[in-house]
Amino acid sequence: MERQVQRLRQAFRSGRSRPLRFRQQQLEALRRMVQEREEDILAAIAADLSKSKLNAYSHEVITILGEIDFMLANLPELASAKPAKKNLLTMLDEAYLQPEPLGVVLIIGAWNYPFVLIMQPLVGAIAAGNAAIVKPSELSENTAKLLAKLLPQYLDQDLYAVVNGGVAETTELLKQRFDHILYTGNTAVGKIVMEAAAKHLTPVTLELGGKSPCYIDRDCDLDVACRRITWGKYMNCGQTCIAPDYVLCEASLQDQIIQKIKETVKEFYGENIKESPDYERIVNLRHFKRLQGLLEGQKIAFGGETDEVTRYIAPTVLTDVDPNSKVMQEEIFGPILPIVSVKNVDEAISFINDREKPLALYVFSHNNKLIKRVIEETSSGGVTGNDVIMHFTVNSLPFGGVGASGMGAYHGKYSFDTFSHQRPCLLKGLKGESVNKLRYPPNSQSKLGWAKFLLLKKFNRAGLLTLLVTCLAVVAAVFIKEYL
Ligand SMILES: NC(=O)c1ccc[n+]([C@@H]2O[C@H](COP(=O)([O-])OP(=O)(O)OC[C@H]3O[C@@H](n4cnc5c(N)ncnc54)[C@H](O)[C@@H]3O)[C@@H](O)[C@H]2O)c1
Ligand SMILES: CCCCCCCCCCCCCCCC=O
Repeated sequence: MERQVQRLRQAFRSGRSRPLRFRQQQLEALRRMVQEREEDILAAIAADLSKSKLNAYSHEVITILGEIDFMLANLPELASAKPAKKNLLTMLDEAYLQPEPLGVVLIIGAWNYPFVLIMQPLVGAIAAGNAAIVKPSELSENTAKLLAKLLPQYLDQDLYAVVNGGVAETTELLKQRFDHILYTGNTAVGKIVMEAAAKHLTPVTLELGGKSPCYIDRDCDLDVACRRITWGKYMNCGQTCIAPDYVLCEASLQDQIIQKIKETVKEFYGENIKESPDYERIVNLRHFKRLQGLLEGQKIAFGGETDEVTRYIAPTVLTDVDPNSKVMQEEIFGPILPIVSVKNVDEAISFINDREKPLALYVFSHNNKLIKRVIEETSSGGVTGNDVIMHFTVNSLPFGGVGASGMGAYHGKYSFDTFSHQRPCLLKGLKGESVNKLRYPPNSQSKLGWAKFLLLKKFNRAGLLTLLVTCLAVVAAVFIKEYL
């Protein structure tokens, strides 16, 4: 492991990953990989998550092609130096922010969207000019193996590497020194990653999970709300980090919501859900049993059927759920939707604020003011109003958590920034010592007066004009003294 990181570091130090043309070539190669090996990619995702190839494409491949296209279209602008505002002391100098790559970065992915969660950060890391090691989840082993086979065929092998394995391999990997780690997965392991990173003072982006609430207001089109919630909750069999975890609503809405979700489930997956190509399975037996445990003692409004052999759990809704029950204590990450009744929006807001900050928050209402109020009075990684999941798809919005749901963010420009250091640069000439004398010892009351004027003074319009004239006079004086 140590040698592998060393090899990447050497390649990074050679400077090869920095030129824009090189980054573009690597991103183009990545796009070629996705296009040429589409069938293999879809087959691997399908095998890992019992997913149809159509869904594998729309849940994962589309996102990556979009992300690569975005980076290729915007790379010159993203990587360019951005001029910075100057003060009166530096007005003749050049001040700018120069994005620079961080070095060798580590990307650890989770199993539930095994292609996206490795590839999307990798696109950002390459675009920003880094070397990268990716560590796919061992739980999605088909995608993990395929990535280990394909990436070296398309990317520069000295700069980009895949490490496969489980806890032992990841633990070993985390002993190495990286310049950034982006980890996606559960909160407990997030803490392990952060602790390991701290030993090297390595910054981290932690893409974690949590219980994302979904408040449905009385003033709402319930048909539309329930259709959208059904889509986002049961997609990938509920194994989506930003799936609506539970519904909060007034008790009087509960029966209608149950009925409408039930009808939508039938509309989406047919009479025999097990036969539907659009309904996935639970990733492994451990998670299957965990989810079965969450059903115990609950009032099942519909669904609840399970089959251990195929790890099938039906789309399920629970009613009158006690906020203290187990299903409300941990992220569900499966096709189980508890409905918890609250008296009104105030109680919904308190309910959300009494818990850890979630990764996503959803509010459904005709009343925009109510939506804005819920946003204003709560906190979450991201928000979608009157829909679910969709903020993930907007790559001009940063994607990430807050508090217990994570730190840092990525997607689009934010991926580029996550894997870059915005280096502040101030370039001065070697002339102008007459002004610089103001800051050299010995200090004096008059020098301090000038320093206050140049660095602290705020100007109104008239003041600005006076200042402009003064500045011109100073510049002229300096010019005459230094250059003539
Ligand atoms: N915020 C996001 O973008 C996002 C996306 C997907 C999943 N998630 C969250 O991830 C969780 C589900 O993922 P998971 O954790 O089950 O995935 P997982 O089991 O695939 O683990 C994630 C990664 O951590 C590694 N890992 C596991 N144990 C480790 C250890 N002891 N030390 C070091 N590394 C270790 C795994 O090898 C894997 O690469 C949910 O909470 C979900 O909400 C978040
Ligand atoms: C024709 C259908 C287009 C559908 C576009 C919607 C895509 C949603 C992708 C959702 C991916 C969510 C990944 C979340 C990562 C966390 O688990």
